[in-house]
Amino acid sequence: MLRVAVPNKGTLAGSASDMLAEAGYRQRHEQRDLTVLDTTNDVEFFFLRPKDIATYIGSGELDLGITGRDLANDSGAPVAECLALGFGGSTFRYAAPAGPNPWHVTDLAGKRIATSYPKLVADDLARYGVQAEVIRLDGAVEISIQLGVADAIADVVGSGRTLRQHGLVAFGDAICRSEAVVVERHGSPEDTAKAQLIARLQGVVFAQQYVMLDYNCPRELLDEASAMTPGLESPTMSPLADERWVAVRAMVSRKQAPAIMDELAAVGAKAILSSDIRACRL
Ligand SMILES: Nc1ncnc2c1ncn2[C@@H]1O[C@H](COP(=O)(O)OP(=O)(O)OP(=O)(O)O)[C@@H](O)[C@H]1O
Ligand SMILES: O=P(O)(O)OC[C@H]1O[C@H](OP(=O)(O)OP(=O)(O)O)[C@H](O)[C@@H]1O
Ligand SMILES: [Mg+2]
Repeated sequence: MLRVAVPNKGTLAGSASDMLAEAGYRQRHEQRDLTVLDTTNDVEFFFLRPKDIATYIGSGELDLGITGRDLANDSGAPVAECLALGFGGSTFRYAAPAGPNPWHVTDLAGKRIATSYPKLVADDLARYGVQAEVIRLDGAVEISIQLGVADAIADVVGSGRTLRQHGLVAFGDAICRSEAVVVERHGSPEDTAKAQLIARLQGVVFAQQYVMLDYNCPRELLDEASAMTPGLESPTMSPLADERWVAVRAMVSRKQAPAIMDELAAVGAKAILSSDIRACRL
């Protein structure tokens, strides 16, 4: 039976479970449940702290885990990414109090840097050859400077709201660009059960990045319109009862869909519909 780790709380937990459910796997109904047995798919899910997941995968106790790339890198556990899931996007950055002179990474020499990700920070400082004291905190790192335990921080930045709220400004290159990822133990052998779960999740990730466009097109405009919607192989075309018209169907990128719909309408396509795709295999 395949054993899979899923975040039990925090930013990644809801989306990770939703994605597994969309891929056809049984998920927990009670927030407190720590395991779920999916007998139909022969998978057991373990709901663990996101920070601990790479450790379980690296030790070989569990086969696959969903965690953040930043958390996996910080753990130092021997894990490899199998798939990026497209949610939980963040950057991991240095930040310091806003002031007249912008900070540079080299200004951190001899300073105290508070963080919940000490290995990411130590590795990055070593790359710059900067010696500084890393203060490990569990969370709410942005407040540590005003409380006097640090001079600068390194933390996860999503919208940037928390930094602004605390009068902090990010500086230096991003230490890590993160999102939710599926990890396996580094060098673990190929396995059909693992490959199937990854293929199913890949199908959901892909489906979320695309929409299905349907529209009716005057026959003489088909070349022009279908060039805007080439689809993956080529668009599906079906004749309508009125032979002057053809129904066209193609997948397009979700981000580009509104602009493509505008262009189709402008060239004379009618009844242009966009619909969600739940999952796919390509
Ligand atoms: N505001 C955010 N926006 C986007 N991603 C985030 C944000 N906060 C955290 N993450 C991502 O979520 C993952 C884990 O963060 P999370 O906050 O859920 O764990 P935690 O800090 O260990 O738990 P908790 O905050 O519940 O103590 C990391 O990969 C991180 O990059
Ligand atoms: O850029 P923003 O969108 O404001 O998000 C960033 C904040 O979100 C996370 O905190 P979380 O809620 O996980 O609390 P924690 O610091 O206690 O982990 C992260 O550690 C930052 O503090
Ligand atoms: Mg957090």
